[in-house]
Amino acid sequence: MRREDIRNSLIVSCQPVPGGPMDHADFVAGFAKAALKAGAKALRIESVDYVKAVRRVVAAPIVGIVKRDLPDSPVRITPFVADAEALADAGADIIAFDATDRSRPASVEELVRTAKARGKLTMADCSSIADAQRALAVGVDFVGTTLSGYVNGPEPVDPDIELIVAMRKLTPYVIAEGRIRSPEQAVAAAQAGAFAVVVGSAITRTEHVTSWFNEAIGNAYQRPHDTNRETVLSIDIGGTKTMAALISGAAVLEEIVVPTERDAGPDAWLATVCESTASWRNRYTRIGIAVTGLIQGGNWSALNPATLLIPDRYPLQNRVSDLLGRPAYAVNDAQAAAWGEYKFGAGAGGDLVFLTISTGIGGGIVINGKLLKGLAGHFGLIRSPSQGQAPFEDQTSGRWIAREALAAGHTIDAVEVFDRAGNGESWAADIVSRSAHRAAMLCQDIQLMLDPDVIVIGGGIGLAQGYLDLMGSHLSGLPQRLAPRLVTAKLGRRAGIIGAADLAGEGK
Ligand SMILES: CC(=O)N[C@H](C=O)[C@@H](O)[C@H](O)[C@H](O)COP(=O)(O)O
Repeated sequence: MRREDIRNSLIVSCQPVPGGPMDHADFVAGFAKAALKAGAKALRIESVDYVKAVRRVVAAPIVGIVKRDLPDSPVRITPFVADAEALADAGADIIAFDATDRSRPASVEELVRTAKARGKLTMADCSSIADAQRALAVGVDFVGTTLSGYVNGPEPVDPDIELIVAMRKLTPYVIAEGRIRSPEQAVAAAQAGAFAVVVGSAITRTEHVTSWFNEAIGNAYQRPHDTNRETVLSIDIGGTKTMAALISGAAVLEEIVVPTERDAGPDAWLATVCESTASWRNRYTRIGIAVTGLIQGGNWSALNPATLLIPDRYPLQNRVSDLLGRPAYAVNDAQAAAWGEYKFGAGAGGDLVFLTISTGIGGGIVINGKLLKGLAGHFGLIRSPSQGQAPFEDQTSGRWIAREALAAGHTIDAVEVFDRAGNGESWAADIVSRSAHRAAMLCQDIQLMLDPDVIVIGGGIGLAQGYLDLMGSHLSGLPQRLAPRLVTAKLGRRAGIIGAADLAGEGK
């Protein structure tokens, strides 16, 4: 086959849950045939036996892998040269393998050489942009986002669209893979520039898909009033992008994202939202708005003008209500996310504090079923006497991480500092560790102040691989009863709009 054969196509990964009732060659072949019949152009198949079984019944391109759990290496996908050879002989057209920078039995270069010697194409399953760079340098044909979010730390919820964009700058041959669960997410991957899109669990892991539905229904039955919820237009205005969605309960019915034109100001931002949601006009009865900055009495003021410059006490709630003709409710974005997590995400029904560690730092507090408003939860602005006069945010956030990297002589962003730390560069690991240490100390202080049942950690830094574990290790000396219980956020980037919609719906 040629690379062009799979351009702009859907690839279905037919990998049943190992050991589950669907883990049988007949089912794998059945999934494969059904996927092709419905328009998929290629398949991703695990194990030599299953590649043989599928090859017998289809002519379409097969991406072949072998998964192994090795005692002495974290590499699971096609670790050995012999695996690559066997997959090629079984009829795979593309040999995929783990291309992460971890201790491994065979080098990426050896695997590429082996596949090419048998006339096969190759796909590097990467966890980061650095993996892709190295793999391309040794001649792989495709790079995939397959392992993003799986090399350490908690598993994220959403697909890594940013990695697709970053890889696309290196090569057109980027395959989007991992956690793509809806047609909308597949579209986002295609629009980010993916050459082809792989979907696995959402199509072929019956147990997973069933449990998603079951959990959702279980939640709905536990909160019967949610089923009668009205549809709310929810808007999240952030420093770089504005998201608008139609929401019912926790279900996002429609969603659009537009860039926030930083210098245009709030009237222009709202005009854009109005325009881009015009076709939804008759579908909602209320409006929720989550914004970066301070909301007091429906008025919006900047707390950090570096994020967005907002005129002091801009009458956000009234302006939106006048523009769209429905009652509106405005709330700080991290407070909205705290409420979203409390109602539909990582909350377990008790008191909850949400801490988002990202470019900046914010948070929200829910005590006795009530969201605290105004300044409550703006943890990034706290100044600790032990750490000089700078606010906590300026000594911990993504912006701080990038500044520290610059001071160490590296002009890179926080994401790359994490990559470098993961690759064993000690100066980078030290910066990440110092940030995680401060975040851990903040959580300890929060625990002593509010004693929440959980502290939910979100944001690009908070959810970055290994960060939560590092926070945990900085707290490991504490007696159990004093230690904060840290959990990862569940709603991802939608926590704010879901929370704001719920608050608006309740008319709070
Ligand atoms: C991390 C890892 O081992 N990924 C594996 C790679 O082949 C498979 O378990 C995934 O199902 C596949 O990547 C497709 O992803 P998703 O099932 O999320 O659509």
